[in-house]
Amino acid sequence: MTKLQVAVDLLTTADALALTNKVAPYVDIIELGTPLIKSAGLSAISAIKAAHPDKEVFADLKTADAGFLEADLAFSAGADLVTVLGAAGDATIKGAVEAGQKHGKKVVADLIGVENRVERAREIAKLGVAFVEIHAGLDEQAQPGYSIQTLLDDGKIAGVPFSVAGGVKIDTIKAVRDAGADVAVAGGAIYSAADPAAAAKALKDALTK
Ligand SMILES: O=C([C@H](O)CO)[C@H](O)[C@H](O)COP(=O)(O)O
Repeated sequence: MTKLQVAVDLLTTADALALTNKVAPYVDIIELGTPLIKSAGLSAISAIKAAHPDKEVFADLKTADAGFLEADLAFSAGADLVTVLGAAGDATIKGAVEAGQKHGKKVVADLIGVENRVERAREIAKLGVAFVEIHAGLDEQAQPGYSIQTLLDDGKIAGVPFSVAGGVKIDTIKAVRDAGADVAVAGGAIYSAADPAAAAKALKDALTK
């Protein structure tokens, strides 16, 4: 079954906790977005894990270098999954994977900005990551003509475990599931909703019904 991941792209631990306390019952994975980690630091990871010990906590580090060191820091702070950039060198990805092995935790390779996502996804899948994230970031989503369909097509073709992030919404989440994604990531569709709990519940229901 496709898991639901909430991407918390807020800037303070207090705001993040206020959101996750509302939406946790409906999500499988809680992601601390890159801006949150940069703003609040590793202590935000520890705070979210302490508040939600039953959830998988995902630290969106988007590591570009020093793969072992950065992943080790986030796992030590309480993360269950961390991201490394798919555009990074293989040595960086392997370093993050080694840190995951040390802690018994998982690494996800984020394909944001990668031109040939299918080819790189297949290469990275051999490096020991749990899955790849087929991802169009906020800036790419803002470009005219952006469509999530390109992500779904690449995920289907790649034939490796994958998540999808890039403006997943209530009207697209079933297509994400039907494309075979292991995880659907929703940020703005939840944290910008007037009622985040209701939005998260609707997304979860759409995945399961
Ligand atoms: O990873 C993300 C982005 O790079 C900002 O940190 C987002 O969390 C990801 O794109 C999911 O958010 P939405 O696109 O708003 O669903």
